[in-house]
Amino acid sequence: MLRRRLGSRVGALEEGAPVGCPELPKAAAEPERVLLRGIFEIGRESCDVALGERALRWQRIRPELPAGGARCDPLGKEESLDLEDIFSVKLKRRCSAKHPGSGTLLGITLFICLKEQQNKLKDSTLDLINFSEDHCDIWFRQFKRILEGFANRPKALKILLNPQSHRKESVQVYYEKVEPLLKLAGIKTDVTITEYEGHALSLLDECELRGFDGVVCVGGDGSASEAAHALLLRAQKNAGVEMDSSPTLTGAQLPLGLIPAGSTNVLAHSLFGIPHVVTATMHIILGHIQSVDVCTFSSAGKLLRFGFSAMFGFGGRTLALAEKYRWMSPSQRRDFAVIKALAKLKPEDCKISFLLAGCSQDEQERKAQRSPESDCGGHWQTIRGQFLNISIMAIPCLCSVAPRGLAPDTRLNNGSMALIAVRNTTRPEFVKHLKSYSSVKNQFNFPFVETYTIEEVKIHPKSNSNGYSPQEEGGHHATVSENGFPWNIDGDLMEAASEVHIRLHPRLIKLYGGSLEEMNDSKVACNCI
Ligand SMILES: Nc1ncnc2c1ncn2[C@@H]1O[C@H](COP(=O)(O)OP(=O)(O)OP(=O)(O)O)[C@@H](O)[C@H]1O
Repeated sequence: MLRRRLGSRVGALEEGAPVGCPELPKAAAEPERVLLRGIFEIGRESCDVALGERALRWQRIRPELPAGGARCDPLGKEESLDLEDIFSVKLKRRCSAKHPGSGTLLGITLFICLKEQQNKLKDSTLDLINFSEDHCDIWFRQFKRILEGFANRPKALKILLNPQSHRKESVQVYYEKVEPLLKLAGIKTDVTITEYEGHALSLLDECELRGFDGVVCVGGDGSASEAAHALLLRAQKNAGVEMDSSPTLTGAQLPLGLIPAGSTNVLAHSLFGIPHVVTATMHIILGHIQSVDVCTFSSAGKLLRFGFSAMFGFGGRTLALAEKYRWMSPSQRRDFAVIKALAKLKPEDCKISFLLAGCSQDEQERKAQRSPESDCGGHWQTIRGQFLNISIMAIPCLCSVAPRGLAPDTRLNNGSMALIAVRNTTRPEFVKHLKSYSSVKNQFNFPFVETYTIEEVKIHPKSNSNGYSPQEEGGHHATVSENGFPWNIDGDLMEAASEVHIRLHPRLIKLYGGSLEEMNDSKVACNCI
């Protein structure tokens, strides 16, 4: 991937010599075949340019020599651009008002992806100036051939746009920032603006997806999770999988792209390391695909939904409250709901049974000892008691208030989930624990917080008779009834009256996004408490 400053990664290019690959260890470095070689002006300097199979490399030419002729500047550094960072190529012509598109040829423009700080990607251009039509035509066709060779890159996308996300800016975000880049990359699009809650689900259930290479959803976590749920349901239906009985599920056929335009964007943040629209778009254009773990949430043997993370207790109640105050701005609503849920903080009496992931017997025993109420039965363990909050996360759940994630040790596809169980404590201690998410370490270093790495979990709340009151906490919401407990599944409010069974399905869905570099360790202030 190209850094903001081009090149400086390889030594001087010797004329006629094969170009070595600088990134591979010497033994493994195979000489790179040079496909084309020629002279272009780059950044107002005449350069000797070599197009290899993996990279474009160039070096400034010293213009005059006393003995005549020109040669590569021995002091000039070679610069390079990985071919996989090019996403479009066009012939560059002088603007002609009379005959647009047919002005004097100036050269070739490469549209490229630059990598900036903190996993951010940015689009940019590199001009190769040469006035010769024949010369440019040969290079232009070669670049086109190279671009056609990237098999993972999408050629047609189904776009789902939620006009209600966050402050209703997603339509503008898409047409101003995303669509121009997709067009430039030659990607065909078919856009549906969703008209009601659940529209994406019903659309993806029945629409023709042949001819598309991926589905892209522009919105927040609710929209992204709904699209993932819909694609996975469709895959099971197509494969004839019995959802309620089969533990082995089929992966979604098409990759899903996420353009973050919601209030929280935890999924996009976890995927790209940053909830940044152009970064998300560049990952889609370049065809960066990752397989990501997914959970199924079932109750009484019936699938509630597919999802990536969930909260029960404080997290569920806060969302139920936030839904009640939808007329407020997203940040006001979130802060207000947190404060109100804290004011009414109360524990849930629960039994939690879970299957530890790839844990040695020693570790299981150590964990069992730490929690006096646990009992170990094979790999299944059970803990009981009063819990203020229970989180289950298959992805790291990065967000502005938890820059390292609500589950910092979980990866997108490590085949396990984090179970974080917060037992009853005083309100000030609970707040201290919530605030610790904004720091970089010791988030879970509290005697009332237990963390487990698991594959499966059953959460069984005891009777609802004197605990949760739906009237107080958004009971008008269609999904929360008298006897249901509120769950926050990927930012969507769900109701479950009885035990919820959560099972991890490794790498069940493909999402557009690259692998992340080390996260920036800077402290971010928590703005909601
Ligand atoms: N036209 C629409 N009117 C009302 N609701 C819609 C419409 N289109 C989609 N939805 C629903 O809106 C819900 C929430 O949207 P989304 O997650 O995109 O935004 P958000 O709530 O602002 O962001 P976040 O979930 O990140 O906090 C989704 O579950 C989706 O089903």
